[in-house]
Amino acid sequence: MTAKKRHAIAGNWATLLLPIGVGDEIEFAKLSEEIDILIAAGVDGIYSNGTAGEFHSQTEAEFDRIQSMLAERCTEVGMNFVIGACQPDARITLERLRRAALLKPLAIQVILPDWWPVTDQEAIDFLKGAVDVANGVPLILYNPPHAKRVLAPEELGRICAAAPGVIGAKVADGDKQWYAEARQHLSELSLFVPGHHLATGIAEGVAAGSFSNVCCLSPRGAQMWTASMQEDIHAALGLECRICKFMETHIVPYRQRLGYSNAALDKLLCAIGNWGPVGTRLRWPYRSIEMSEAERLRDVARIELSELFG
Ligand SMILES: N[C@@H](CC=O)C(=O)O
Repeated sequence: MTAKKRHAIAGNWATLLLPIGVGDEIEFAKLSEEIDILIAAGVDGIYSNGTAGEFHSQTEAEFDRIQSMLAERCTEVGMNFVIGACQPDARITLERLRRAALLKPLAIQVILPDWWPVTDQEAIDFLKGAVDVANGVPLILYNPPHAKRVLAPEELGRICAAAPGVIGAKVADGDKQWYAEARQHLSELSLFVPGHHLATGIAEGVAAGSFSNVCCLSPRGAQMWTASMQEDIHAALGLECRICKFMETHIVPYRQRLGYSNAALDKLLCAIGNWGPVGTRLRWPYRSIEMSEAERLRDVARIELSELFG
């Protein structure tokens, strides 16, 4: 990955998780407290509206209120922030983008239109339109494994070559072959890999950082772990092995065996970490993992991943 990056964005990014009340409402006072805690944790940046931020379950008024709160707090203290203008409908995305750009985030993340899978040309047309509306704010394409169209590195590189305002991508990584293809086709983009693979992504010379599920578990711990990758990548890879084992053993079965969503898993991680007033509840109609499960796993996490809770 020797080519010059389009943008210097990098590091350990914490997602906003929505505190949801018993009546399915967003608890804005708790959200404000959560933002303060993340700022105090000293993460590299805070972002809104990935899957874990439940962008798919917000009215436009709620979207505006969440983004304004994030922008105001981060701007006050000089914390980097990224807004997710993600929405399956391309028109709603453009409207969210237009309003998000006014808040002057470091970047805005978008997904591809998501119901009928887009062709390459449709993806390019969409991204070019999004870049125009973003009015100079750079874009990050969020292309998770559950997207309707999941792009291989070569496809992603070709599509983003046509939209220079896209400066990064948030993707699931893969095997050695995936990393080789990423080095070949994506060297200009800042790539964000899943939190629990960040040390591998850095060791492979591919990842700029992560929009991180490890940060859901422990914002401070994930920040220290990320910093440690510059000092001792071997030790960081050792911790990554244990993080992956923890995820495989204690977290992923909630999705694979019991059918919970990824957002439910991220909120479980946050409740296990117990660092803020978030809880495990998701917005209707999605099912939430019981808080008692988080309570049961708190000691397990602190024993198996003690470095993250030091
Ligand atoms: N995929 C996640 C990563 C955070 O946990 C997201 O929703 O951004």
